[in-house]
Amino acid sequence: MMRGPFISLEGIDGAGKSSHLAALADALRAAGRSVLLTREPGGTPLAEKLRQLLLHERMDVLTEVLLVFAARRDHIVQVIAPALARGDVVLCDRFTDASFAYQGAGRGFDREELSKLELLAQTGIAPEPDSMLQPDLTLWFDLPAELAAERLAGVRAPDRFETEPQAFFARVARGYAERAAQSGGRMVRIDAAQQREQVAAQMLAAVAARGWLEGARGG
Ligand SMILES: Nc1ncnc2c1ncn2[C@@H]1O[C@H](COP(=O)(O)OP(=O)(O)OP(=O)(O)O)[C@@H](O)[C@H]1O
Ligand SMILES: Cc1cn([C@H]2C[C@H](O)[C@@H](COP(=O)(O)O)O2)c(=O)[nH]c1=O
Repeated sequence: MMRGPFISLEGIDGAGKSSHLAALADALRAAGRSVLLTREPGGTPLAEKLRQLLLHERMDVLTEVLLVFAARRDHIVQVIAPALARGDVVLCDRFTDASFAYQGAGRGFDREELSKLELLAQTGIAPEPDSMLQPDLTLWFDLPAELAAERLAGVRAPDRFETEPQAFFARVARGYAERAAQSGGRMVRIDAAQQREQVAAQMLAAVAARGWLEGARGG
């Protein structure tokens, strides 16, 4: 069986990823595909425990980096790789681009060290142990930090990341832009400042362009 497509959604907090995930899953299911919806940090019992620590406990940046990649490794081994091997579409709310944007650009953690951890955590996985697992497509919801702050104001109690100042999110947004420029077309920019309907249309167009919304039943 052919490996399923791996799609991640990225962007600063409040960019609108979660608002559009369900519609994308519905569109893929309507095309006859099995869809696994998951998120990072999280997606397994162990990684969800690490998520709670990451979102609510104070820690230094190296500890944060190590926990993010530990959660990711468990998530890949337990959930993502088996789903892809079954031929499912994996829709993941954040993946490694978030580590480069938040820990790298946001907190100033060394990008070369992040690249080493990326290689370590994302290789050695059957059926292709020698290649590094990466999303096939990343939908990058690009929104200026001030607009994201306006959208999030009063919506929910902020977690440890969401209490960071706007300057932090401006750095994170630039980190995503840099990562996108180096992604060789894997990351597709979605103008998240537009109205919901237009954001959804951009997202579906990017997925349709890969042929993943064409009927999968009986194909
Ligand atoms: N295009 C849009 N226009 C206006 N408001 C929007 C738009 N998209 C989402 N919102 C609103 O912005 C807020 C943040 O959206 P959402 O929770 O989807 O962002 P997110 O990227 O998933 O954030 P986080 O990563 O922090 O969970 C929500 O209140 C949502 O209803
Ligand atoms: C994967 C990943 C996530 N983060 C941060 C980014 C967000 O602030 C939180 C997750 O919260 P969300 O409501 O699910 O968006 O975690 C990070 O800093 N590094 C990462 O690799």
